Amino acid sequence: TRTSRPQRILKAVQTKATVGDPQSVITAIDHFCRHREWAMNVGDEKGSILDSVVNEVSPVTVLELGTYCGYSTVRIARLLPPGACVITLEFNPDYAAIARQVIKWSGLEDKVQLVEGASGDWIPWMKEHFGVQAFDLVFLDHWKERYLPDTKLLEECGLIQKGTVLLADNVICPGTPDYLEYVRNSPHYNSQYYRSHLEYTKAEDGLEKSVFLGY
Ligand SMILES: O=C(NCCCCc1cc2ccncc2s1)c1cc(-c2ccc(F)cc2)cc(O)c1O
Ligand SMILES: [Mg+2]
Repeated sequence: TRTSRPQRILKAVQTKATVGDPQSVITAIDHFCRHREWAMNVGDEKGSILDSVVNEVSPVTVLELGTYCGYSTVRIARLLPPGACVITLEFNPDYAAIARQVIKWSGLEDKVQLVEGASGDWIPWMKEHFGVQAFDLVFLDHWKERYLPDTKLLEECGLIQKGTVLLADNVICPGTPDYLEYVRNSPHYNSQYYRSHLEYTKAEDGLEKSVFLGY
């Protein structure tokens, strides 16, 4: 049977990228998705904005919702200092299997905890299971209609504290209107929009960065 798109992305990494070199993994995926087959990675343009936010926050604990093939996981993990880590949740077991191999190829497996399951099921267990107090940075890139309920769940579970930064992908395309309305109108968040483009295209998209101000 035909290979899947994630399998073809992994093959591009294994043929074009150097083991242990995260930047070459990022470059290989971007080249494949720009010149061969579009795929829903955050991409190079929005990825540079993600990089600048990671560098600005210099987080110790990161939560990523939506791993896909691990592209943004590698982008985040390559910027983390020793001792810092990213917990990334992926619902689709086929995506998770590919992401594990992409993350391994990049040599960043010690900085990444990939968890298979649904965000709504796992968030309530994060403290107990991973010993997380609160997240310094949350990258939202999963089901767009889960951004708002999962943000409220993170608040309820005490996983968001003063200074926690939420960075949301796709707030224009496919769009997350209820989430945007919430973070932009809440007195508990300071929100700003980073205008960009949908990965590998000319369509408008962007990232919304929201800093929690405390209760
Ligand atoms: O759906 C997208 N991304 C989520 C995939 C859902 C996977 C999940 C992960 C997970 C983990 C934990 N709990 C539950 C879930 S559900 C997505 C879609 C587009 C797009 C844009 C224009 C198009 F024409 C067509 C697609 C672009 C993007 O950058 C995306 O991120
Ligand atoms: Mg996305």
